[in-house]
Amino acid sequence: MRRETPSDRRVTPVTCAAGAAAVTRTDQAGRAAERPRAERSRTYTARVSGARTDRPLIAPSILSADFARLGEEAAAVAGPPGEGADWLHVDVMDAHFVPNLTLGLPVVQSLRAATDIPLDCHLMIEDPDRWAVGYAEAGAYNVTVHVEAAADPVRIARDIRAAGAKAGLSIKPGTPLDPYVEVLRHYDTLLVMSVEPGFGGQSFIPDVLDKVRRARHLVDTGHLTLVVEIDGGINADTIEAAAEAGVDCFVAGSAVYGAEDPARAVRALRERAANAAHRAHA
Ligand SMILES: O=C(CO)[C@H](O)[C@H](O)COP(=O)(O)O
Repeated sequence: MRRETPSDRRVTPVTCAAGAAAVTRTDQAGRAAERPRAERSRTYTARVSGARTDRPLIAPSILSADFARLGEEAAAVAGPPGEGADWLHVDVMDAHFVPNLTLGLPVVQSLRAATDIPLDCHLMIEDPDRWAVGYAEAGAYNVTVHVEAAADPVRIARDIRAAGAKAGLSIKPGTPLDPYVEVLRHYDTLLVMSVEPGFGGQSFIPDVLDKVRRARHLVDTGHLTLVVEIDGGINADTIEAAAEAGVDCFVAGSAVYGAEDPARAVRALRERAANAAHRAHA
């Protein structure tokens, strides 16, 4: 049976505007849980090397989680490395770049203190040139900005990496890939949006798989070194086509947090993706 998830409801969602109280909790929790970022993420990041990840990565999107219980929702998918989710996808929306408002730095800081799972922060915001480094400094493993919003994407990538995180570039469904191939040389991940960014629970747009195939080719032929990630409408019906096209990392919101057992949903999605990738590349 499918749980209704907050992102399904087209209303203004919970924001991070809890103000000073949230920041205070973050600071206390952050100090208590302080450990080097490299140590926290080592078991996860070791898998991402070379032209392909050594297995499909699954990144549940907390857009579909219960925002009142984010720590528990992270724990529900984390599991032991190798079994649980690989990354936790954190949807940062500003009600300007996209017509939705979600969370910001204080929530990322709190999540960083609450879980070891690498945080994959997807900034659906205007002026990422100003904000991206803050997410890296808050402990994100990967910080993704939209090419449609970035004034100087090469500089953003350099700054994110200098702050100790991986740098990701995202493209909306209608944005072509080829004009950004040179820019992508500066990035570690490419996030191909397979829905219009803004809400969970939308239908997968299959046309974007042409861009995935193109990116896969560029990586496999050594022109780029990237994790190819996809976001939007990924579920049991769509993940196989994405895996066959060459996706390494699959973001799934409602398919994970809408399931009765989110951890089992993660395992089932990974198994489908692995089988499809194996068939496609056998
Ligand atoms: O970035 C997003 C929307 O902009 C979400 O990550 C994405 O939509 C995940 O939700 P679902 O898997 O339900 O489509």
